[in-house]
Amino acid sequence: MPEQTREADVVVIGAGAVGENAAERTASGGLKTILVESELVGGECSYWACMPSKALLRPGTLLQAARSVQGAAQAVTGSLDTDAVLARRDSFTSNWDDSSQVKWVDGAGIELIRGTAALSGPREVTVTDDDGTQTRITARHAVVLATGSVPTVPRVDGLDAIDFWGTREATSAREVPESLLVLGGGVSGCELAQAYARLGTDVTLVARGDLLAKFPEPARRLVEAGLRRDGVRIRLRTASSRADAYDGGVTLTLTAAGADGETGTADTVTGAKLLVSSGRHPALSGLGLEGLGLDPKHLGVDASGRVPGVDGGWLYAVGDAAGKAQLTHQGKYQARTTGEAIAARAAGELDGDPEPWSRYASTADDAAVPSVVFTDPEVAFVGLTEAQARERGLSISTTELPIAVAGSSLYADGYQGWAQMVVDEERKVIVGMTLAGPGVGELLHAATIAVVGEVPLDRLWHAVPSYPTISEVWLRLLEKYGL
Ligand SMILES: Cc1cc2nc3c(=O)[nH]c(=O)nc-3n(C[C@H](O)[C@H](O)[C@H](O)COP(=O)(O)OP(=O)(O)OC[C@H]3O[C@@H](n4cnc5c(N)ncnc54)[C@H](O)[C@@H]3O)c2cc1C
Ligand SMILES: NC(=O)c1ccc[n+]([C@@H]2O[C@H](COP(=O)([O-])OP(=O)(O)OC[C@H]3O[C@@H](n4cnc5c(N)ncnc54)[C@H](O)[C@@H]3O)[C@@H](O)[C@H]2O)c1
Repeated sequence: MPEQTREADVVVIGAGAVGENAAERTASGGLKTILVESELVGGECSYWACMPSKALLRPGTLLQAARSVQGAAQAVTGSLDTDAVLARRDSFTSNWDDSSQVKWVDGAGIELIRGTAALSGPREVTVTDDDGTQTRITARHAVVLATGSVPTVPRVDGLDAIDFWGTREATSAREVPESLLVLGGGVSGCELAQAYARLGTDVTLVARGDLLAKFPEPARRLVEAGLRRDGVRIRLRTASSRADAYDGGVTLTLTAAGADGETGTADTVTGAKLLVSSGRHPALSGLGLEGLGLDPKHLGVDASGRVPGVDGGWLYAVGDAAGKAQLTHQGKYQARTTGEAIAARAAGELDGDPEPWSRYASTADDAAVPSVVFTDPEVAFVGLTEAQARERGLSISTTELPIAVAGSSLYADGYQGWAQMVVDEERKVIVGMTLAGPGVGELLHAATIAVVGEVPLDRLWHAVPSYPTISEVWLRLLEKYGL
């Protein structure tokens, strides 16, 4: 097999959004950086996840927003134009062409090598390209794993014989199926169920537990009602025991749990397509981690993204690969802190562990991760849930209320929303916030600032929300809390 050898200061494996950001930080820190990618530069988020899924959802959300305001509702009498929705989605994925991202990589002074990378020794990466040519790269300072995640396929009898969709196929589909079974009631399942329902697909969503199980119940119920309003049939607390090909489509055999938790009777549902959206796990197999004495199932990283147990501390992991939050923005944050930590260590400016909240530590990963579920209504969440806060031994109070302020009633006729604030009673600061309702995703950053900034409630009381915005829910929460 032909082989070349190269040297660099840093090798980043995986050019998703996260790998790109890590490479940009090490390159701008003066380190010669090689970025390796086996598929498209830009990764999952750009081509098969965030961007196409949000592009599929946005037209339906906008149409519903117009329909929920008298005066505008009369002007929108048609339905979504499916071809136009798909064409707009295609423009957001650049038709699955990564040339503009490659240009960005070049402009950032990063060298791109296409191929599949694996660790072949300490500080050594071997890249195999499509022709079988191998490039062995020695990394003087660091190797960063930014390899993302892969779908976790559930154990359902018969599934391996079915040509089912994963989220990649659902976000890149060229046609809208007549009917769709969605297996998994997490974020992807809920978002894609609604996107397809609004494009005219007859959707059945099967969840083994509740929808969006980690969120508080009133928020979940609002999303459930939104999906049902769009015609999605929802089967909660239902196990899928078997999948069979049926008349060009798929049949799932389901068993609902009885009210008393006992197994109920089995029935079947059918669909032209089956979307399996049952979670993802870090893409760490085949990377040669075992050869370094590491367990790819339990990598673990410190606050600077460094993998423990590696002599010389040259191995890092960021983004989905690191096994923390599977969110683009949080992965990019880790990439920034890790990239800066690598550059600082190489320059002798950082020794040992970084200080929490310094630019070399992703401290917010621990208790201040924001996320938005882009269903309609949306769920926006940051920090700790009530249960997580209690598990950490915090003495907390919760304040919750429906979102019913002048701004929300102007936003949509019959606006329905819900908000919850979790307060650490010892420090009198907000440690968690959930907002549910149309348009609340854009309110989340205020909550993130309050949590990260540990803003005392008696000071937060002076942050006056503009009238009449939905943000007045902050005032109502603080008043209900007792301020
Ligand atoms: C349907 C869906 C919707 C989502 N929506 C959102 C959203 O709205 N907001 C949000 O924040 N998050 C969202 N996410 C999560 C988000 O997509 C991920 O958190 C994000 O893509 C992770 O980025 P990453 O760079 O770590 O990994 P990836 O984007 O997966 O990039 C990893 C890259 O590494 C490459 N690679 C892997 N192994 C190798 C190897 N051995 N050699 C060379 N290259 C390799 C891969 O080809 C890939 O390009 C969504 C996920 C899904 C599935
Ligand atoms: N808006 C966003 O930020 C966004 C959107 C989509 C995905 N994502 C991220 O991508 C990741 C993957 O999304 P996802 O929805 O696949 O994962 P998820 O972990 O959010 O949900 C997976 C769901 O599948 C269910 N499940 C697992 N095994 C099952 C089985 N055998 N039968 C039935 N259900 C089963 C789980 O109970 C869970 O409800 C998530 O971590 C999420 O953070 C983010």
